[in-house]
Amino acid sequence: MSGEILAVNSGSSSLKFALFDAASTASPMAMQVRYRGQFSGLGSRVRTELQAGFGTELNEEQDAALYDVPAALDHAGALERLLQWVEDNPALGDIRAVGHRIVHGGARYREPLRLDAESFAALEALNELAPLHQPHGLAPVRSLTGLRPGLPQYACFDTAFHATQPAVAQTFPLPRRFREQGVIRYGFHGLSFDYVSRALSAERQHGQALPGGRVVIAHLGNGASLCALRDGKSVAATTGFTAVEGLMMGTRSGSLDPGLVLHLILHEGMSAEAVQRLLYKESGLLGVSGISGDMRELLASEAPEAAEAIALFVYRIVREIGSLAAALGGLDHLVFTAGIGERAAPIRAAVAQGCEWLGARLDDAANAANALDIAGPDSRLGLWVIPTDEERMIAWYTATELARRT
Ligand SMILES: Nc1ncnc2c1ncn2[C@@H]1O[C@H](COP(=O)(O)OP(=O)(O)O)[C@@H](O)[C@H]1O
Ligand SMILES: CC(=O)OP(=O)(O)O
Ligand SMILES: [Mg+2]
Repeated sequence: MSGEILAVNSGSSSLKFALFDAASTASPMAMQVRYRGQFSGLGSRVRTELQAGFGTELNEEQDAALYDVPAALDHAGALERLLQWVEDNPALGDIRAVGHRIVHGGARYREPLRLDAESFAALEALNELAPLHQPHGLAPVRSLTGLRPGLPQYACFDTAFHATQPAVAQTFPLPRRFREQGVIRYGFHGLSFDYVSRALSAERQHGQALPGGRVVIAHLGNGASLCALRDGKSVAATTGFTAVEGLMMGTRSGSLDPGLVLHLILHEGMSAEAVQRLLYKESGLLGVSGISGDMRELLASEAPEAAEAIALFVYRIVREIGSLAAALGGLDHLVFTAGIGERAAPIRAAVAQGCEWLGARLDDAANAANALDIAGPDSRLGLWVIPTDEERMIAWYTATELARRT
């Protein structure tokens, strides 16, 4: 199939995108990437970043034109700009279909899905379950539908990868009717875990890696979560019904005592909206440090509050790795991914130190270099840094669905 797949990864304040050759669908790893970039700071002060053009014939001026954007831009605006720019540059090829990362598929949607009015409305009804993500993921779908009604658009769900979890890992200890209504632990960052798990298995096939199929992947970005995998399939995750559960994140609290939430509402007089803002936007690294939710800034800071926030971030990760190792009955490999996991060597070092009881021994030089294999020769635990590629999974699922229908 000729043409390009545009993969759109809408985050809470960023839109990452990539163009892939629609013909190269043998496996996700075989998909040929043509262009990648990113808009960040959406909704406040937009920054843009060209990651790379791969074999495309654009000059600097053509590249720069994409990022000549107004300072205030939202997700839909960024996508409109992107679409216009692709169409202005024939060297990039024709877009055959657009694949979107949609964070929550709810009880109804797991598999990649061609979007239409009905499914769009059903997904919009889930906005409150992922208030930092779902509306931002859907806004570009709506604007594209208006601009290019004939262009096929697909949704790829963050929740899909976790469908393999056993019931015991998905169930809340609530009355049965809740489960029947779809109140379960869905789990998120699934496109990232899906990619990293495949990349790990490819590496282990041609390396001298330690054996064993019990893996924890630590996706540490603005949002952060852990996934426990057995033989490449998700068996448990730290995120739950929503992506506020689990680890401490950039601005999200992670797991709390539910009694505390009740206390805030019943005794502190906070409105539900104020609690939502507190838990999603004012907590985590930002709330504890009082400085920033951005790990780079905290690592660069000498304030004791920054160190305290980092220590709590690491402590929560180490405790949850212990919990997932228990669920797996042991641990063979620990993989770090996403912004912090891929680039923050001091955080990986602290987490690895907290996992010495599991046999972790870091190779300090490899860790400092963000190398792929960061386990020391005496490590009983495989330790890895694998850059995630959610866009690749979105493109592959989209191309596969498109090929099935044509
Ligand atoms: N070199 C680095 N050192 C430490 N942290 C980094 C580095 N580069 C990026 N990060 C952190 O990664 C996080 C963003 O990760 P990312 O995966 O891009 O998040 P998202 O996709 O959720 O927007 C931020 O906390 C940022 O500070
Ligand atoms: C679901 C989620 O937390 O996503 P992100 O890390 O992109 O914010
Ligand atoms: Mg992300």
